[in-house]
Amino acid sequence: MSDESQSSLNSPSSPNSPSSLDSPNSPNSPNEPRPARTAAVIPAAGRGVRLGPGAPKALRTLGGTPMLIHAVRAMAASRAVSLVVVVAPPDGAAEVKSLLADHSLPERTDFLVVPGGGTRQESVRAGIDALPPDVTTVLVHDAARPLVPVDTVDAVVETVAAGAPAVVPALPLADTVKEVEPAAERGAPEPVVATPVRARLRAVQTPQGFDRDVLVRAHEAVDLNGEGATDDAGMVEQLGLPVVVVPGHEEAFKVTRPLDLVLAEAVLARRRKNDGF
Ligand SMILES: Nc1ccn([C@@H]2O[C@H](COP(=O)(O)OP(=O)(O)OP(=O)(O)O)[C@@H](O)[C@H]2O)c(=O)n1
Ligand SMILES: C[C@](O)(CO)[C@H](O)COP(=O)(O)O
Repeated sequence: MSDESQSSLNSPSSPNSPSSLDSPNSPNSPNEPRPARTAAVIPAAGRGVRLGPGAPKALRTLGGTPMLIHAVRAMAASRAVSLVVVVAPPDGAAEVKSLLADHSLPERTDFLVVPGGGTRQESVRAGIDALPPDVTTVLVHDAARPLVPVDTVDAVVETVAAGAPAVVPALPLADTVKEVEPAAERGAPEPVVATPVRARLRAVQTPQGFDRDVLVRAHEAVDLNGEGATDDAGMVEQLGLPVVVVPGHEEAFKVTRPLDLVLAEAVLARRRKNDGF
């Protein structure tokens, strides 16, 4: 990632300015323990094919505000998060940068925008590559989960701070799950292979929290193996390192299909009513 492809948004005179990204290192010498700094990487470079035709999903609105802005605010709402790295559609970094500039965001938080890649994994990797050296804890949060409550974010951060190398928020499942032999043809009957014990299953959300070095190693290993993973914690599991689950939240659901957008609008309207907007 070239310096030119990174855009920092806050003023260069800010104490936490990502202008420090251009400087070679953190103020600490290599032998000193690094102060913990938590950053959130938000992959937002997806098209949103399952949501149907329209703008890239992260730029579609929810209650009149782009989904991405909701997700950014959700991360910045945590006092622990001092930097948010937004991974924009490959040709949309300028648009995302001006979007962030046009919306009110906490002043104590730094923001960076970098262009993403062709897969979620590549986009997350672009965000990780943009992190300054003093970041020790990384949250990876889907732009497509705009309504995650701050308590969930804080629970993840606290569990990483307590020593867990990788933490995921998750919920028990309402449906029974079947493992099948996937049919080659869409809609064809699929033989059931197994029924996993539902009580042992969890539906995983974001933000997923990581010790920075562990996350970097996981992404490097996946590149080497050439194997895919649908989430970042899965890559840490491939390294043989422990991943723990903390309680997720039903409002942290992923906006994937059109009906999810209806639910998200309803949740937001309820929040605004409760807040007196
Ligand atoms: N090349 C990609 C693909 C996905 N994402 C991001 O990863 C998150 C989770 O992905 P998903 O919900 O699957 O989003 P899309 O890929 O946009 O959806 P679809 O698969 O329906 O196209 C989203 O915030 C999305 O923007 C990304 O940054 N870069
Ligand atoms: C990371 C994730 O949100 C955890 O549930 C999910 O795996 C993303 O999947 P997607 O198909 O990229 O939306």
